[in-house]
Amino acid sequence: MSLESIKYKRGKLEVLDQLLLPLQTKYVKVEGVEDGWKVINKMQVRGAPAIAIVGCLSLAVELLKDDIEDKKIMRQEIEGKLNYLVSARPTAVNIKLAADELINLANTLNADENVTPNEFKERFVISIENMLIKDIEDNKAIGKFGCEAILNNANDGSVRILTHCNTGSLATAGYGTALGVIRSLNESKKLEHVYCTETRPYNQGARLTAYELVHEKIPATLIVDSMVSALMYTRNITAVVVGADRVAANGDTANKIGTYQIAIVAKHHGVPFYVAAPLSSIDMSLTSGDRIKIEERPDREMTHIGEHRIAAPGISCWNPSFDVTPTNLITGIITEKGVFTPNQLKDVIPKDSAVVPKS
Ligand SMILES: CSC[C@@H](O)[C@@H](O)C(=O)COP(=O)(O)O
Repeated sequence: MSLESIKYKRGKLEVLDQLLLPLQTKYVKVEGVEDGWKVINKMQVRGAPAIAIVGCLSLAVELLKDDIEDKKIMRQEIEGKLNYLVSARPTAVNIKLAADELINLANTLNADENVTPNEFKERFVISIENMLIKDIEDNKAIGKFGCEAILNNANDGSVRILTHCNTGSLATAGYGTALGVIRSLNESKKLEHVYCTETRPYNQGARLTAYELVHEKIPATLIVDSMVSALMYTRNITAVVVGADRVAANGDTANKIGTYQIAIVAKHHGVPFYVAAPLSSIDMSLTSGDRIKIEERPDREMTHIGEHRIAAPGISCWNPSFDVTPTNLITGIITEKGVFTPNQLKDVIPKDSAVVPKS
């Protein structure tokens, strides 16, 4: 059975504390929006799709507890709380797009005189709950399209894939995006091997992706981030597949720090470089990646591993959590609607790309 990072039953939300993995498996209760903001900000839950889903579900939990009888007040509360949740981490766009759609929905339900306060709440909460199902469906489609694209371009029958950060069940509602593609390749028996980077400084690769790969019995090897060039030189890598936190309209892609340098190395070695992401990671309001806000995290994530200091006391640090891979280094963007070149995005992002399923 695949790992479950988000446990939700009407009004009850728990997230797997990813700070403790792989050594401890402990779920944290999320009782409302304040808890939702904290688990996202502290990175107990992380990964662009999971951040959006947990943030919105924390609002659903809170609404189900409230006994607000006035639709106008409910609408106001919803807007304020969603904007607050978006502020927990700035780079991933999924939560922002989900919040915008939910605010639109709240406006519509508020304006419709035939909708009672109870119906307002019920329809609003159901929309949020459906995000869990939609995310898994989208990820399975991403897995299938990515698997086909990689196999179509592979010269031999089996493939060797490099991935970065964690994009699996832990970063989504389930199955994963880039890791979903790897899962799908493995299911098709065409995956010879996957290599995952450690992903310093937060070690999502060593702690989380490695954990998922071992759990799923997928043939895998962990490498340190600085081994990527040597790996490409010696191991005949078929393709790189990574996730995304925000893709600009021209295809520039913000993803975990280190992604950009992997894309450069891939270009040098002629290895196709794919971004696997749902349409809800694509921000058509930004013409290029220059305007993507890059989160900077505390020095402690670099200077310490757990409680143990590894860096010289007194040294100053720079800790951007993401970088932007320019569009010209990207072979294809694997979405739930198919695989597109960056310059096809503007024709692809449809009116039906709802992050939040229609109520
Ligand atoms: C499907 S997850 C895609 C991205 O969110 C992932 O690659 C990533 O960069 C996660 O960063 P994180 O800082 O762990 O939230």
